[in-house]
Amino acid sequence: MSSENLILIGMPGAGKSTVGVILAKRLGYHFIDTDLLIQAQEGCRLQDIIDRQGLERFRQIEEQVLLGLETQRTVIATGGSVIYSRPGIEAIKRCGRLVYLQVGLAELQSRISDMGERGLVMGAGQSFSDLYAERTPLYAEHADVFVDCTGLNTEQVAARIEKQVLVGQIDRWVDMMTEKKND
Ligand SMILES: Nc1ncnc2c1ncn2[C@@H]1O[C@H](COP(=O)(O)OP(=O)(O)OP(=O)(O)O)[C@@H](O)[C@H]1O
Ligand SMILES: O=C(O)C1=C[C@@H](O)[C@@H](O)[C@H](O)C1
Ligand SMILES: [Mg+2]
Repeated sequence: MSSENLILIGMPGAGKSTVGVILAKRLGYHFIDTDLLIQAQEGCRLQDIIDRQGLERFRQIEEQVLLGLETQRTVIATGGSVIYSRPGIEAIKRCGRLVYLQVGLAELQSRISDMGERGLVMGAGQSFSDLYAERTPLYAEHADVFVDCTGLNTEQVAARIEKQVLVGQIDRWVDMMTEKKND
């Protein structure tokens, strides 16, 4: 495994925080969760920031935290809303590989029981399935690695990420060597 960071992206409930820490242990990497960085910086829960200061301010704070990331050999669990910030996405792309945890809508809904307390960046009148439809193409646009998590437990998802990242690295190395040979 190289020294670059692995950044987990995907819908709320996809398992970025839960799987992230398991993956970090498997790889011997550090682990950070940008949601926890925001909470530590602001001294309150995400939902409190949204309730008191609004969605727009929450997004600004999240973007600023993404722009300030300086880590190596780290699994980074992001919030599901990072996808809305172009500068934020560019910043995390510079940090490492974006790993998209793909989970179907029904499975996500069954996992999320605390929708009103989770601090979701959701417009008034928007349903969770609207959010799913809006965001799915955005995650896919920016992902380097796509991980189908259907039917897998957290340990199995972590193992699948590790394998796919490794295969991706070998593929990139082979491409590089082939290009060199053809020069
Ligand atoms: N592969 C899995 N199988 C079953 N349950 C899972 C799986 N991954 C995560 N969960 C459960 O789903 C819930 C949400 O997981 P988690 O908080 O890690 O999601 P998240 O992607 O970090 O969401 P958010 O964007 O809101 O931070 C947790 O209760 C977790 O235990
Ligand atoms: O997907 C979302 O809209 C969010 C998910 C959380 O992890 C937090 O990042 C935040 O509360 C927004
Ligand atoms: Mg999380």
